[in-house]
Amino acid sequence: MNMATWHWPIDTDNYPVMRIVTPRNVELRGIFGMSFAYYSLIERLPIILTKVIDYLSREGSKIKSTHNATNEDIRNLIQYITKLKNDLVTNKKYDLLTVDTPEAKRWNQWIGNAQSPYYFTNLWVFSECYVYRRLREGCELIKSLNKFDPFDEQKDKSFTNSLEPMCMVADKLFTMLPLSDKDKRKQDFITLIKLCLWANKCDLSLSLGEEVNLNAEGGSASATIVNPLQMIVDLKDMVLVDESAKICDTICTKAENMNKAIEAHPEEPQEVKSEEAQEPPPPEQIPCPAKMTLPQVTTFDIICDNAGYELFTDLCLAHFLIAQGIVGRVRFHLKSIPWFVSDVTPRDFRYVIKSCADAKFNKKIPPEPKADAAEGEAESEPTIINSENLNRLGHEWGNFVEDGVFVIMCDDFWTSPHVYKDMKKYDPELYRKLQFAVALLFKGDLNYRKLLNEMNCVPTAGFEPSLQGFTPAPVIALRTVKADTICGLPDGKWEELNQIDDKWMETGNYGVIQFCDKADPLPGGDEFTKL
Ligand SMILES: O=P(O)(O)OC[C@@]1(O)O[C@H](CO)[C@@H](O)[C@@H]1O
Repeated sequence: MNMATWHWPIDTDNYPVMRIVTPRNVELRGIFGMSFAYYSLIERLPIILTKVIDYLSREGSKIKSTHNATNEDIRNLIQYITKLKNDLVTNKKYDLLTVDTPEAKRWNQWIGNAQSPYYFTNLWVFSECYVYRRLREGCELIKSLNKFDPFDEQKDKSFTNSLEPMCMVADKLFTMLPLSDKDKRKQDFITLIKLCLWANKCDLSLSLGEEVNLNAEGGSASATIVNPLQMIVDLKDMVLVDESAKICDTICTKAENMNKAIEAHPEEPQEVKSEEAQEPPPPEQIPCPAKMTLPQVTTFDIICDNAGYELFTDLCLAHFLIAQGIVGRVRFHLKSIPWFVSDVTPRDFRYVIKSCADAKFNKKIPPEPKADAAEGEAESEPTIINSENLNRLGHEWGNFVEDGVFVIMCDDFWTSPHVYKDMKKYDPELYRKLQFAVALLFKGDLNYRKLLNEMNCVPTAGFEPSLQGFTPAPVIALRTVKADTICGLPDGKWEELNQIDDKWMETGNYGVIQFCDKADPLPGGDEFTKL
């Protein structure tokens, strides 16, 4: 058996795999044995599935009582996931979904159209998304477990583990909310962008569900708590591309112009209700109907990634944008089903807001003893970290949701296997909705891979050309690097980093803040789109 080791064994006997890295300008697939795609499919995803099986066995009684399920229901789900895992590790052909919903039928079409519908030969992103979709189907097929989230416990725990840094950030945020002059506003905006970037280290899929906190190298937990604001300073050199200043300037100017245009056009058709939508739309489906040419309010969109601390920082940024009057509404695009372990679902969104409101945290940190303290010199005061401000934020965010200032959206496209250049083709309505945003903030590594079309770009390729025409509105990417694709690096940087550590792209220790300010014109909204 030919398994000689790279960083991991490469089994060329039993898998259609080559002992090479992903070639440049080629899509990521499990067939490249020296790529993170192969390693993820052969090692990481099976472990994630095994952990779900363990969770069902270990917490069966609790899950049964929460969901009113029977022993048989739990057994059936375990059986379903066990088969899925076996199919994955033996590189079987994808099964079609068997649930009878329009969304499942669409999946079956995509599976049917796939050139090579096998886990290792198809695009890595397709196979990964397919596994999470199948995991969901396992729950859908068992009536009592239809609402079961296999990752809820891990997500909730990771929130609780991050209480201390959240309290620190909440205290800081309250100094950023009062209206401020342009320079301070820009500095604060940049700080929040960087907080949001580094929060993307807290990803339970990379850590295989193990506890993560901010301090950890490569994602595992460690005992000392780092102040996230200090972390921004300490990790300055780990940001490989930093377009945060341009992002602030462009968004503030564009939003200001949009605000003026909206004020100047009170007669413009407001969000025209579609025929059937006489009732107020449910919060998850705020439409931008076909006839609408101007948004009702200037809107900023966040395409969220992970729940817990990462979502908390997204909410902080959103709150800042509202409080500074930059935009009047923030739309949060979430996943409608459990996804890549820690991605935010509507349940997680509500959980984080409520848990911020209810958190109880209090800690007194004694001052460091000064080595050179003069005799009789008064000791410095202890530092108090508590959850008072975090609680206030939780309450305010709850009100924002109720008042429609924060809007939850859950389009199925986000849990489809498609890359973003294909959004126009597969979900033109979502593309159109995104066009109404002043900018779109894409969080995290999976979004980044989909933005770059799951392509191993030339690392020096520009961000805008790498998007290959996906420009519904200006695109911001905040991503800690956890997969082997990247663009926009200065000449020689990729080679330099590879010399230092040839696994640097799999650790989440480096980050990028990238921006493309190009945007398609809104149909019929010329005046507005020239802004
Ligand atoms: O999107 P996120 O949470 O930043 O990262 C998702 C992730 O953990 O999943 C993929 C592998 O499964 C990698 O691309 C990446 O490491």
